[in-house]
Amino acid sequence: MDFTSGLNDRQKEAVLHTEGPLLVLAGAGSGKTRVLTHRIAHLIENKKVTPWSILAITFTNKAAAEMRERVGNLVGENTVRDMWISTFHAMCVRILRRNSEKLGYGRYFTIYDTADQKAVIKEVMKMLNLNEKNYPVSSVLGTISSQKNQYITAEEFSASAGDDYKNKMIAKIYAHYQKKLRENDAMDFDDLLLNTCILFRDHKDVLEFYQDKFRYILVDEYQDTNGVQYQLVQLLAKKYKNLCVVGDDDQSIYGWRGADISNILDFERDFDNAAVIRLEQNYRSTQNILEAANKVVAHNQGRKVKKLWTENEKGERISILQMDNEYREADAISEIIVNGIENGDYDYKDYAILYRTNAQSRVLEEKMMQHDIPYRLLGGTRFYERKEVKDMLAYLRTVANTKDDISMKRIINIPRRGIGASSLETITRYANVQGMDFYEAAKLSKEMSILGNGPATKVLGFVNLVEELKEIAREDDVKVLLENIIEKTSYREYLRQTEGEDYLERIANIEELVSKAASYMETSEEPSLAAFLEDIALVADVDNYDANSNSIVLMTLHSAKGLEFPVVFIPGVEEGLFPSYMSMTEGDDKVEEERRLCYVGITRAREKLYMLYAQQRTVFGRTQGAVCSRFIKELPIEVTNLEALERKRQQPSRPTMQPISKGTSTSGMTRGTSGQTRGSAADYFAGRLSIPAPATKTQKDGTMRLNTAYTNPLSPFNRQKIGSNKAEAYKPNTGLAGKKIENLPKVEDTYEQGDKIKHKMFGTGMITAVEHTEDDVFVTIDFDKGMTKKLSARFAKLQKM
Ligand SMILES: Nc1ncnc2c1ncn2[C@@H]1O[C@H](COP(=O)(O)OP(=O)(O)OP(=O)(O)O)[C@@H](O)[C@H]1O
Ligand SMILES: [Mg+2]
Repeated sequence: MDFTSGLNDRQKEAVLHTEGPLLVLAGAGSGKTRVLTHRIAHLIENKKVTPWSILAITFTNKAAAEMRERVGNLVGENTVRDMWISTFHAMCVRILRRNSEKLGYGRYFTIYDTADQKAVIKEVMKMLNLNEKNYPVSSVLGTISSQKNQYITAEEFSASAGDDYKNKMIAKIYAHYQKKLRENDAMDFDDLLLNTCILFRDHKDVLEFYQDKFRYILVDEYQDTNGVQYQLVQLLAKKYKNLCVVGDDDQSIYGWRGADISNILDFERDFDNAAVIRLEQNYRSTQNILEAANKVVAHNQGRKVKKLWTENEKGERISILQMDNEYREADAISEIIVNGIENGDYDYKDYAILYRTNAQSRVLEEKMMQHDIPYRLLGGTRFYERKEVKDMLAYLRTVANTKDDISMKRIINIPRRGIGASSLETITRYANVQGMDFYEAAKLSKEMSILGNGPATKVLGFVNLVEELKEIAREDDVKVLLENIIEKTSYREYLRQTEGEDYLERIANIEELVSKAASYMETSEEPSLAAFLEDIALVADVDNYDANSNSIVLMTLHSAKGLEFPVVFIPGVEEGLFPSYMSMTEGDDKVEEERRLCYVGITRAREKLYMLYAQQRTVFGRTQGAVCSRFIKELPIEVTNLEALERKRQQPSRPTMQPISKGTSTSGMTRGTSGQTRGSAADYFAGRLSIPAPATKTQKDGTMRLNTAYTNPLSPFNRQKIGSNKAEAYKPNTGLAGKKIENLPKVEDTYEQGDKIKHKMFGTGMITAVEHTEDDVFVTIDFDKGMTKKLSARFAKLQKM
């Protein structure tokens, strides 16, 4: 079979070059990931390589699932089953599960997430008498993590710290932290990689086994590998050297997490006979979008200059929209989406809003709800980080591994069993002195008179519960176990008593976890409690992304790597936000990383791109003036809407109608999108016009009109319509500008507590509270699906039943 049809010559070359080291270095959307997929198919079908000897590494589980599916389509599902297509972390867990005993860990070691890590650090600092003020927990964790990512142990870190007192102390915390993890039979995320490296270093037979197994290794997004990941690849590929890595140095965006851009730049040095293939044709984006991306990233120094061109249409211009504040910004986005849907141009799932920080999502979410736009939010408080879900997981982990005292201590008093902090400390001390686990000591608390009679009875009550649950775990599956935990602890009742009004939502979350366990039991080949917990531990936020559901998606720019969408919005393109204030104070290479992030963002868009900035934004509760980001100013003016606006400015008497050349489709080759630059957006912003860009909308006939729904009310074009030339104080929930102000939906119905209502997205429910404001009514509703929401009657389009 020919797996190269439909590929260009360079791509074909990359697919066919199967023996020896190969680097595919190419810009965004040039088909790197596609090459990997076809290469795997070619290896199996034409080179008769057994699927068992192929290892493909992706950046997220989501990307792994996608690759699995694509390869499956090419070579059949059965074949793909034996292949390792996974993230670094998932690969390491798989290796460690079989070999952890060689490192002194149990087979069922627990994987700690950030919250667990913090709990351990806090315990260690307490023990060392260190103050959180001087040693903030997250910064200590950050330092430890970055050492681990560079393959530096606690002892090495201590040795390298020299006279630096603070680092010496952090090295000490690091050492105790590792000791504690070991005692708990737990590893954090970085340990998964680090310990696999150590396993390979100290157990040559194990390394050789995997070297022989993985004769063909492929790595996507190689530019974002860190030191330890680099080591792993080097070690595994050392024997056969059939290693294909693909990446783009312009998309290296995880420097802050230890990724090292030089890994990709040094590939030719690491493997002296390495072949290098460059792909230059972009298949994803319009010419305008590609031109914008190329020009922005060209401002970075010391990069490998790449040519990237496309045969795609010129496409629409990039819209730069200036808004008053973040609420208006979110309104503008909503408005554009609603228009696109109403005109039948796009589906909800075609839209993505990509922002710099998770904190930006709240306002966006609020507005999407108001405008009835179905959305999915990735990141933020993740499902598995919610309190109630973590409680349930802590129970499961306790049952799976009674050495894990972080989990055990989390739930020993949830729901309240009257076990006090001093009892816990006494047991801990006894356990330390006797060199036993916390749980073993707890079991003995009465027998050995560790505690008084009363407290000991309470602790034994808990021990009995754990033993009972362990018995169930032996006999039954995870779902049954989970249901038993919820029943036996009366956890629902506990939530009802302690969680106030959103307890229904929390119950819905634990029920969601039960459903997750049920579907796990159905789909997993070898279901077990340990494997279930492992699955969950490895789920990163992007992994809940389901491209099939018809809703828009909100996520950070970082998590959008590798993905593509017809329409992309990037809000908050302001100095201090994007590039971040931190990067601006830390120097040029940090700003360059932000610029690469901007390049990643722009190149996610296939057809349309909107970049927005606000003149005012509230950050950490403080409202500040904001200015347009340098990244917008670096755009070539002719690919943006600014050029047309500039022309409009010169004819202020006819501001509303202006012909604009719609993207002329070019047939045949349009090599090099560089074209002739008439100037950059920076010229535009350089003071010639102090009030920039009211938003515009290109109509079907190619003319452009001001879309008053999301223009800047301060703009001279719009003052009359708004009826005021002063900046109005922002009022929540009246955030629609322009014409929409007059047409705000009315609150016709009077709502009362106890009314039954229906909502388009959330279904039916009952009103539990009503709150009147000047121009709206807010109703709190318990929906029959289990969640509780407070909605604006004006916007939520509630239907009384
Ligand atoms: N030869 C080709 N013909 C048609 N479409 C292609 C070709 N190669 C790639 N594509 C399409 O172009 C888009 C981008 O491809 P892909 O995601 O593999 O690029 P990439 O280089 O991995 O991008 P990124 O750098 O963003 O990860 C995809 O929709 C892919 O299907
Ligand atoms: Mg890719």
